[in-house]
Amino acid sequence: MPAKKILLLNGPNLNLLGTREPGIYGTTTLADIESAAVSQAKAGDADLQYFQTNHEGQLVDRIHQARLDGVEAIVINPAAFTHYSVALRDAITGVNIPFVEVHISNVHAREEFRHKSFLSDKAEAVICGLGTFGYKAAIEFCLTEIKTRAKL
Ligand SMILES: O=C(O)[C@]1(O)C=C(c2cccc(Sc3ccccc3)c2)[C@@H](O)[C@H](O)C1
Repeated sequence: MPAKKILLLNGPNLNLLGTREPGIYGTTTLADIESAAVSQAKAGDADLQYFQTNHEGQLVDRIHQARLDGVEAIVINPAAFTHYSVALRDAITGVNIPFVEVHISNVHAREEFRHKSFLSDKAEAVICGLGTFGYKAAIEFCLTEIKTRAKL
């Protein structure tokens, strides 16, 4: 049975996690999140790859590659791209891979412009305000969804 494949994507500025604005984004670094995600996926018999970029086109290209790689689920924190990127919406809906949208902060309790997402209506689930635990919850959800689909 081929291993289940999950892709973890993080958008712009998330490479700075843990270094600034700990009151909003906590002190956990992106490397910590990625390492924990790999371990969590492995425990669920899945392979998890991760990618972070500050460039919209690179994120679009990585999503295209996910289709070619046979990725079965995507966990994505689009960061600022959430609020304006039609290109990202078109890419992630175009590859037809189920995805979970994660935000560390509760975007609905922040500035008005952060309340709009160009992805949420297409997501299997949206998790926000749980801090970095949101990534763990999203990965657990994906593991369960992949197993459920495999039984159909
Ligand atoms: O809460 C999130 O995870 C979010 O997706 C993440 C965001 C985010 C991600 C990284 C950095 C920053 S702002 C920042 C810049 C430099 C250092 C620390 C924070 C915002 C926001 O753009 C989004 O509106 C919300």
